[in-house]
Amino acid sequence: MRHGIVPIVCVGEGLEIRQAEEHVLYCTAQLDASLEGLTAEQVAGLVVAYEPVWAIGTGEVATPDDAQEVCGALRSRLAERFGPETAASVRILYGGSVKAASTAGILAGPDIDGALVGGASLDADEFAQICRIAADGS
Ligand SMILES: O=C(CO)COP(=O)(O)O
Repeated sequence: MRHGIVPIVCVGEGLEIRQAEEHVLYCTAQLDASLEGLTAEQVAGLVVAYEPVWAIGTGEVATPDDAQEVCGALRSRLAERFGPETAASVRILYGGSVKAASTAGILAGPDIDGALVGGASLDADEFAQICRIAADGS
């Protein structure tokens, strides 16, 4: 951070934790631990990504509701710790098997500012479509 690099703080639960319905607490605890020692000013410029481990590279994308549930909880936690203005300025992304077909639904979440795209970015047409959907919904 001292050198102006913007880190992407990735949090996300494994399948067993989701099945035990502990994913929200697990992810907010990961966020807490990651931001230890940072000031609100430093946090304001961060990018946080919710990347459930079970969705990365598996073809299994979180539902829009599941993605929003965790991203909303992450933003609320940021607000508790650093204040609402800081929380509002943090970009929160969802990552995990995002494709053009799932982009609009995921990005509809009020606390989801963007997508962290892995495999789909290797297909230029697919990636261009994701970008268009993110930019103007088309
Ligand atoms: O982890 C990711 C990007 O860092 C997501 O990858 P996929 O989109 O291939 O699941």
